[in-house]
Amino acid sequence: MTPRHPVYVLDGNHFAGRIMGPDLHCDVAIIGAGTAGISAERSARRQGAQTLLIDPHFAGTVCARIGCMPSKLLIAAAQAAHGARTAGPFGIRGGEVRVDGAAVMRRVRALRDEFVAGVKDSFEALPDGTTVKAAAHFTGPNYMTLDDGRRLSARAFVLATGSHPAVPDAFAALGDRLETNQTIFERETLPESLAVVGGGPLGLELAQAMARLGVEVTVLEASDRLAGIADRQLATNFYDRLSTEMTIHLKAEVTPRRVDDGVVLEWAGGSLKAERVLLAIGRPPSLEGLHLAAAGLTLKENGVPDYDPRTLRCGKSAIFIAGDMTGERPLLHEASAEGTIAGANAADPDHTAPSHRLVPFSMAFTHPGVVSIGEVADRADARTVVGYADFGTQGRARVENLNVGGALLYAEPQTGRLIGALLVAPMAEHLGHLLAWAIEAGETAPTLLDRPFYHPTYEEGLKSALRDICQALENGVPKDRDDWDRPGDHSDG
Ligand SMILES: Cc1cc2nc3c(=O)[nH]c(=O)nc-3n(C[C@H](O)[C@H](O)[C@H](O)COP(=O)(O)OP(=O)(O)OC[C@H]3O[C@@H](n4cnc5c(N)ncnc54)[C@H](O)[C@@H]3O)c2cc1C
Ligand SMILES: NC(=O)c1ccc[n+]([C@@H]2O[C@H](COP(=O)([O-])OP(=O)(O)OC[C@H]3O[C@@H](n4cnc5c(N)ncnc54)[C@H](O)[C@@H]3O)[C@@H](O)[C@H]2O)c1
Repeated sequence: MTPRHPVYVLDGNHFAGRIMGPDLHCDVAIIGAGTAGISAERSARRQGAQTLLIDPHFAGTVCARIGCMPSKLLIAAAQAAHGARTAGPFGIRGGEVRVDGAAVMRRVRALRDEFVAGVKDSFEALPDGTTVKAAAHFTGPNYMTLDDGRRLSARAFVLATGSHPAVPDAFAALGDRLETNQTIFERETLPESLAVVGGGPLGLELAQAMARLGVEVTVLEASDRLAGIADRQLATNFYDRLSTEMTIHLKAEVTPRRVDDGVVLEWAGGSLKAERVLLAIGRPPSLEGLHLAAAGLTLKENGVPDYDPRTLRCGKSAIFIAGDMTGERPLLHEASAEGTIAGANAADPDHTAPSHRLVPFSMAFTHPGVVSIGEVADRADARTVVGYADFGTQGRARVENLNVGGALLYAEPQTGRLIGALLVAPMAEHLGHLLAWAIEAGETAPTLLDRPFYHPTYEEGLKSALRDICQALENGVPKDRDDWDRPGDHSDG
């Protein structure tokens, strides 16, 4: 007979498992088995909590399935095609580059499936009874009900339901002519033409990849710049470079219309027809169906519970929040960090401790890459000291024929301590890591200039920005540091 209440099995003094009754109870219930939820479960369990991880699908994380990984796989294929096509300046003459779209998509899905399988294996490896396949909604501050009718009570909850693509009705009406990140990686082959609506990281990464794979791509961005780049000159550099590979319209708010053989998009001053549309205008937090009001939480205007970013706790409740659901830092490393903090605090909600939050660090894996770290602004408006390194003329970038863009470093006027960096540059993902780590470590421009810089490297390019900052400080460039231009580097100095 199924017990009316959960029965706990004890092994000595330790909890060893449970026999499920119609209702469920645990110390920490984690709602959503994505990156943030998986981290939260692991973190709470590490603190000795008995956990339940609840998700209606357990399909694998957004990152592995329809996010970071398949998008980078598509970009990798595009890079291979681009490299073969652009070898001419090095004196390399290849034949015509032909892209086998079906083979490209097969590789994307094959490796994607391996990444997803890895996530699913991690669910299998959890202690018995930890995963519960269901959607959950609140019926009170300490209670949820599952869509299979079971009731769930917990001492604390971690909400980690992620985000989803924004799809206004006019775009939904395009039916199967509309692509989002949820559908595009399932395509058997590549379209002839693609209109990408939204010039943020998601839209641009996929737009450039598609263009390099031979798709005729047009990007339509509502604002006056791509990827929200805070500095106007870098935004223009980026726009100019990307415009050599695809058509881009800024300040274009489009109205879509389905026609027999595609989609027509119209905006003030223009129109176009494309085979398909990729919509990438943002990913709002997934809150639907959670009945957050029943949990007694104070909700912000966007419907997300008010929470403390250092504890991830919602008000004074025993409810914590993590990942894209917060609507604040929708990135993989933040989802993982937030899940860990939220899980640890949920394990002992009476003694929550504030955690250090990492410097904001985001990037777009375009070429050139775009990186934003910490406090950034247009160089004309910055209230900090600003140093600039030009990668349009930098030696190593010229060697590789990747010379474009630049790096802005922002520092405290008194000390030269770095507080921000903005890059539109080759190898931006690697330079960005160096700078993010330097900022986290509290490095100043003079101390960084005192580090070894190998020649000829991209890192060396940052020296001119560091010197700019030193020159604005009282003591100038340290007198025992060299100040010379490297061979082939017209910008350094
Ligand atoms: C195309 C694309 C490319 C990206 N590229 C990068 C990148 O290169 N680098 C980077 O850092 N970030 C990238 N991101 C962002 C990154 O993928 C997300 O920040 C991260 O995956 C968010 O993790 P999460 O745990 O918050 O959400 P998810 O992984 O989406 O997990 C949410 C889970 O909640 C479940 N759920 C929803 N509702 C309920 C409910 N009512 N009850 C129970 N469970 C529920 C869902 O089924 C899902 O499993 C990309 C995103 C996209 C879309
Ligand atoms: N490399 C990465 O880390 C990476 C890559 C892809 C996605 N992501 C994450 O996924 C999330 C979603 O990405 P995203 O690029 O969709 O969102 P986003 O909010 O970053 O960018 C959306 C863009 O669409 C524009 N826009 C909004 N409404 C529009 C409209 N009606 N018409 C035309 N343009 C419009 C916005 O001005 C903005 O430039 C991001 O928050 C990002 O953190 C990260």
